[in-house]
Amino acid sequence: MKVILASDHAGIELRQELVALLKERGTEFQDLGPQTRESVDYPDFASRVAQQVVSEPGTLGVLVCGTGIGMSIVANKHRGIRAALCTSEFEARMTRAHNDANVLCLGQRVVGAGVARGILEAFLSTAFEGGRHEKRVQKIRDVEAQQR
Ligand SMILES: O=C(CO)[C@H](O)[C@H](O)[C@H](O)COP(=O)(O)O
Repeated sequence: MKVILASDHAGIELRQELVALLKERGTEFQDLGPQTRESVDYPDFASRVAQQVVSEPGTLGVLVCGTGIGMSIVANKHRGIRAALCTSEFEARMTRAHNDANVLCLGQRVVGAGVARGILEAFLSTAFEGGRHEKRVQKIRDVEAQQR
């Protein structure tokens, strides 16, 4: 499993915390920045992660901004991305198990580091259940296919 991460300026500290967790668990990752606290625009970083996740099937994305909302809005504009904004481990488990989410969005101004670590751990350690959920995820793809 490989994880692609990025944040905006409002998510740097939490992103660094999540990078530490990935190192501890020996998970391969690529950190797309930013490296400085200069104000940046979340759509740029959300799109970089989304494009990479789409181009490398099986990879998972992690995006952090102040609320996680802007990142999730942008990521979900990309075909093939199912981005989930999570504030709890339960949501993270469910969105992997039922939605086959491939991008996790978090808000540094919303969740603390300990909660965020638990959310990421749940996201990475839960597999898509398939079964009845497969046809529902296929319907998401069908909706995407109807868009220009
Ligand atoms: O979701 C967001 C925007 O919809 C994020 O929280 C951004 O990080 C936030 O807007 C950044 O705000 P700032 O006042 O420019 O730090």
